[in-house]
Amino acid sequence: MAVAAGLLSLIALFGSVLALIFRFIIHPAFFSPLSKIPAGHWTAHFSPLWILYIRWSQQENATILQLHEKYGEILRLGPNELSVNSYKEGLKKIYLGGFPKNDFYKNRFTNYETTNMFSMTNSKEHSDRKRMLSHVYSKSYVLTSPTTKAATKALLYDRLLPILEESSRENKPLELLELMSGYSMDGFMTYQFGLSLGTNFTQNAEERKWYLTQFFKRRPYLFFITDTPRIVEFFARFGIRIVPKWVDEATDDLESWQLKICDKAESMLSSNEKIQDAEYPVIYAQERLALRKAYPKMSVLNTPRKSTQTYPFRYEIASDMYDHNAAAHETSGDTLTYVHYELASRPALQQLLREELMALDPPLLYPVEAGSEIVLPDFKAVDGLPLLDAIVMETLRLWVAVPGRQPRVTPDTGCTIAGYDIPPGVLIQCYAYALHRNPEVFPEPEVWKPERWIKSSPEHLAEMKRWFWAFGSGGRMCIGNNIAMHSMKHAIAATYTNYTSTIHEHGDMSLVDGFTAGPKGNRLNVVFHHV
Ligand code: HEM
Repeated sequence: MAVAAGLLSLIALFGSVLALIFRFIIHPAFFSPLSKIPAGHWTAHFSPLWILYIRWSQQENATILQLHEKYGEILRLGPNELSVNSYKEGLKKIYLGGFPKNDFYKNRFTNYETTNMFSMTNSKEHSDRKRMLSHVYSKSYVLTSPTTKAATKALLYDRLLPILEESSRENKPLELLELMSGYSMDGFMTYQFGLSLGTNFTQNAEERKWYLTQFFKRRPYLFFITDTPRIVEFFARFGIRIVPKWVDEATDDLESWQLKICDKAESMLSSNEKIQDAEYPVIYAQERLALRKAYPKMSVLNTPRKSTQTYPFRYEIASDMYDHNAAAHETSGDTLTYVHYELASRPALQQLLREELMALDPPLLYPVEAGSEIVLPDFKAVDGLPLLDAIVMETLRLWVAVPGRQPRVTPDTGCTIAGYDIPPGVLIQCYAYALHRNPEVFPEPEVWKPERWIKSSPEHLAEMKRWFWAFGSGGRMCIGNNIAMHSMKHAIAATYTNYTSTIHEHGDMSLVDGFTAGPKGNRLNVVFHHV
């Protein structure tokens, strides 16, 4: 009897092992509808380890590009994960088709334990929030807002240009990655919170360094936070920290810093005193008003931090505000750094750009004669300058600030991509890094050629614009692209109207292989010379 029971247990155990092998190896490798799709690595048919390794070792974007070049427009990256490198099969179907985001965003971009517009995965929750904010981010609003006008004048004439002038006078190189990140933070935060509550990182080097150090020192641990949160939690139960305590402390410091600014904006708006245009916290005020209108009972929406919710929606708004200015300084700071890197070695192109800029009415000349008023050219005229636009577009193409994957999930109905039937719930994504390097759309893709945005035929230009993905596309496209373009174009315009630039020295300028990316070497030293 005992022998028979033992035998039965053995058979049951054997059966379970076989079932597990079938479920986790044989089925995904041979019977899953994804099994016919070319795999990035042979183990990808049944294991996610290869793609996790590639991601952890920061080779993902470059590897995906090479594999698409070898295998075509669709790749299997893991048992339940795909990459697509195509406008028609990828950007159009996945992003314009509105496939929802996955937990990648929640794990990485949730602040104050409270979801925000960027990290929301629920489509209805997201579109409600987006509707509240899109008006103040529209191009017409940004370019006609009195706050933008006052802030742009102060940013250029009181902050950035005096620093360039000093560099020119003393022949002193400026480290631009940090300075441009600071300027980009100010460019956005002075719109978000007004001139005095927004940052002044351009001039205040100490606060800038503190913020950027806290922000970027967490980078080596982002992989674990984003891609292996369950493993992090599992080890934490046994007191083993994969992500060191100082990473959480840095996040807490940044959150407290941001919350203080939100609290000040809240006091300003609730005091009911008249606020000058330059001081108006445009984005904060808009979200505050819209949430109060949408939820008149002023209930807490999604924050678990109810006990310190001292005024309505304190953490819901702070979570968005934090996310938006973090999105601004890193992406625009990296892009401006690469613009200077490319221009500084091309004096003839600087000259052409200056000729274009001098035709503005009035040009952004500096210094301004004592006693005379600063008049800015029409923002739309700056926005419409063809060479300036081409320089920014080409920099965003080659040195794309968000080169990494933008993961989505296939819908409940499933879908057909590149001729393959894909079931629901599959992780699927495109990479701007790979899309921007398609030689059929962007000939000589590794060469920085702004003229491609000016001299291409109308049909070719339309095709390039379809494949250009620096700001993403569809319902989750970047909401800040207009303010980012305004701020970047004005920095370049004011600089090259008055100065020429030459490179003093730099570190490795190749792109970090990550979701967001700047230069690996982390420094670009440039000298400016007054024209
Ligand atoms: C050069 C500057 C910028 C670049 C290259 C950039 C790029 C992007 C990209 C590629 C996405 C899509 C990400 C994804 O779906 O995974 C995105 C989304 C987003 N960006 Fe930007 N961004 C820039 C500036 C800004 C600024 C200034 C803001 C400030 C508001 C901002 C706020 C956002 C937000 C909130 C989203 C999420 C939109 C949503 O989910 O509906 N970005 N950005």
